[in-house]
Amino acid sequence: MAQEKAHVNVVIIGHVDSGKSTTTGHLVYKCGGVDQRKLEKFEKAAAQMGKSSFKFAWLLDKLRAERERGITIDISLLKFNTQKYSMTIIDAPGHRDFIKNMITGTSQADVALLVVSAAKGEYEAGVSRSGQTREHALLAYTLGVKQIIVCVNKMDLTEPPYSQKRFDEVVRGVKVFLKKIGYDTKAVPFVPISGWMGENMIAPTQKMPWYQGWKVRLREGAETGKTLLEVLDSIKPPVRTINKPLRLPLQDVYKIGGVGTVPVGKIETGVLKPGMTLMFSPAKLTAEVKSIEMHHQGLDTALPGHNVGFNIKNVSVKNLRRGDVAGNAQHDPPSDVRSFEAQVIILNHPGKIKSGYSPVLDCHTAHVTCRFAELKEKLDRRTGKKLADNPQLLQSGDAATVKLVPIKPMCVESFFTYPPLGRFAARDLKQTVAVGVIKSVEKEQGSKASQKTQPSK
Ligand SMILES: Nc1nc2c(ncn2[C@@H]2O[C@H](COP(=O)(O)OP(=O)(O)OP(=O)(O)O)[C@@H](O)[C@H]2O)c(=O)[nH]1
Repeated sequence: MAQEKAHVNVVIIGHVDSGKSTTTGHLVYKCGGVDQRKLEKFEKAAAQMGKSSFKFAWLLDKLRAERERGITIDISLLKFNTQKYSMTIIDAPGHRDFIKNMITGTSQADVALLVVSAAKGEYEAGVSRSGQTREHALLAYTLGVKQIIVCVNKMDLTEPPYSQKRFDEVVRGVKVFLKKIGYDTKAVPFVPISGWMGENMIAPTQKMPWYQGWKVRLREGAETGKTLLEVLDSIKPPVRTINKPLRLPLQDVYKIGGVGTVPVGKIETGVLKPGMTLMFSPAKLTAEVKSIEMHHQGLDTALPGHNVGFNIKNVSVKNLRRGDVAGNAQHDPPSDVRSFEAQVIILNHPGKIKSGYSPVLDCHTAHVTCRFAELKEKLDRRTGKKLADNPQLLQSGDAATVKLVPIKPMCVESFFTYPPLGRFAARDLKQTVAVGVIKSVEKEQGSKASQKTQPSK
């Protein structure tokens, strides 16, 4: 049997209308796991609705809707294969969803695919102050997605079509801001494509002969001359966190007749097996795993990235909830935290933030109000260098180190030890006011232990 391909999650980012759906629709269509019958059905329906000209974007919207309707967690519809990898697309329909998706739920992205339109006026709008290109790239970087590929799309709409001059101009502009954000632009591939015409996506382009020698001319920029598919195939394989202790944030907890309590969630690190004793935090409960299921099939071993349901003994569904974290009771079990220190970037806040400010944090599957207990340092947003101690105020655009205190028990980890449990979005006024990564945690257990050493009255 052929060896199973390594699995990679790709997040698609870019300004509105840059061609994200068209480009990814094309990849799924040509290299996807979607079966032929389903594709034919969609094509027929699209033609009947007079939307065949929007085929790829339309296809992706339909697939997304199908996925959202699904009751089991099944994202297989948004998959495609390169020679080496099986890729799942994490597609971000709206700006707000993007930030949330990046932080919670389905979102451990290994690679970001930034789609930039080269069409006249569109590139300029996308990278302007109000455009989303910079902010998406900054968020991807802040949240730990260090591999990025830039697609310069709509090359058929440049003047003249497929213009190298325009491509070079876009590449130079994008490089400047990717560098400022922190990306190593020498390692960032830039690929000219037309997602709509299918140019340079799967097969080498005839329309842009200059692209073959492009690397030599610009002296910088990796992996050029390759099609988008080849570039995706040549990414560095993601490091899987299989050797770390288990962390499984719960999405939901069900009570199933004849079976019992079934928590459901995605394994972020480590391995889950039947017979293991789990510790749940902050519930502070232990329980043995009886069986594990994924896509309605029993599993002997569940690995990072797997979305599983598992049956546990002797725990009532009332005692567990979304946001709790399961770990191995014998191997660095999870525990709730008394406080934690994080580096935050304030994105949108109309006024000034002082200590005491208490937004809701979305961290893995948990939503808990946390107090900015102490503003410790103001930082340079790009370099991370300290600018001042104990700032009085923070406002949009500022970066800072902050001590946060959850108002009810919560389990988080430092980004360094368990990345998916160490980043968050802070929400207030119905928008994302800040994003952050956790530098260190003060565990509840630790502080209890130290309390014991104090003299009691
Ligand atoms: N000519 C041309 N048009 C394109 C190309 N790629 C996308 N388009 C068109 O640009 C428009 C926007 O494309 P979408 O794929 O929906 O863009 P998107 O980035 O997914 O848009 P949002 O989901 O709204 O952010 C559609 O009308 C597409 O047909 C391209 O390579 N060439």
